[in-house]
Amino acid sequence: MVSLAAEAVSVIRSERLLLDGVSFATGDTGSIAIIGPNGAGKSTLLKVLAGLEPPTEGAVTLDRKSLADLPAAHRAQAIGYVPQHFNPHWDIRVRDLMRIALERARLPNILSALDRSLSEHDLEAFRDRWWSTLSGGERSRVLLAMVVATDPPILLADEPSASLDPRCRLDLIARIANHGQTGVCVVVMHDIDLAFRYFDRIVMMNGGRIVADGSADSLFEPSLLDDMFGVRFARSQQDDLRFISAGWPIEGDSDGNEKPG
Ligand SMILES: Nc1ncnc2c1ncn2[C@@H]1O[C@H](COP(=O)(O)OP(=O)(O)OP(=O)(O)O)[C@@H](O)[C@H]1O
Repeated sequence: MVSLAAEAVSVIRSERLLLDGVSFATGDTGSIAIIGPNGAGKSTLLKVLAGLEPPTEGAVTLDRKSLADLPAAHRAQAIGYVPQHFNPHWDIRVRDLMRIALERARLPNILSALDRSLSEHDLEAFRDRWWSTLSGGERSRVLLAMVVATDPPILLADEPSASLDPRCRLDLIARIANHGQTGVCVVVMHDIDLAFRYFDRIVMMNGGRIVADGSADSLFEPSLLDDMFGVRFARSQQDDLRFISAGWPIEGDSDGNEKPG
């Protein structure tokens, strides 16, 4: 079991403060959704946790060892990262893309791991397809299959369901959240409904900071979430299932007082 932590991390790029003293730690297991408005710093935090963006201040540790000092293969085995966008510079077949990812993590039995992952994700038909010929949703599914093929204890995913139809979105998010039973998953997402339905823990970000971090149950109530997005969410709960959907924008006057809808 491994755990990942950011300790007082700040990121400055082009004189802009993207992350402002963020501290965050996973446990050994658990599903974590990072939510927040556009530009809040969610993707930046995920890239910092993946070791792809060096922090300007603070540190990222994997099992209390500095991530920056770990060999690349060790990092690739421990942390799987599903990017928001992936554009290879030249066209490549799905099987070759997955093979490269598996080789990078230096896993044995690459071909059987590749076939097992394609089969588990119902993607056998895409094995020999060229990346350029896949739809947006198919690319998202292949990217996830590629990353989990290495069986990383920590799975980081940046808006993995953005281009998926409703059925594929449910399948993919449930599959990722399920990773939190045996390992850790940290997912940046705008699907607030799925975040509260499938994830144990919600991290809310705004303005480069974590403004709330707690169980999905504890953050389901209105004040913080509605104020952060400027949206009145409609909520209901059936047994242990939480349903939430964006209702209508909160219209305020120039002093920020809400007008009755
Ligand atoms: N290299 C950079 N230089 C300057 N500003 C940057 C750089 N990278 C990101 N930003 C800015 O930092 C802020 C945070 O970006 P980030 O992608 O982390 O936000 P996000 O919460 O993931 O947003 P979204 O929900 O829109 O994807 C944004 O305002 C973005 O424009």
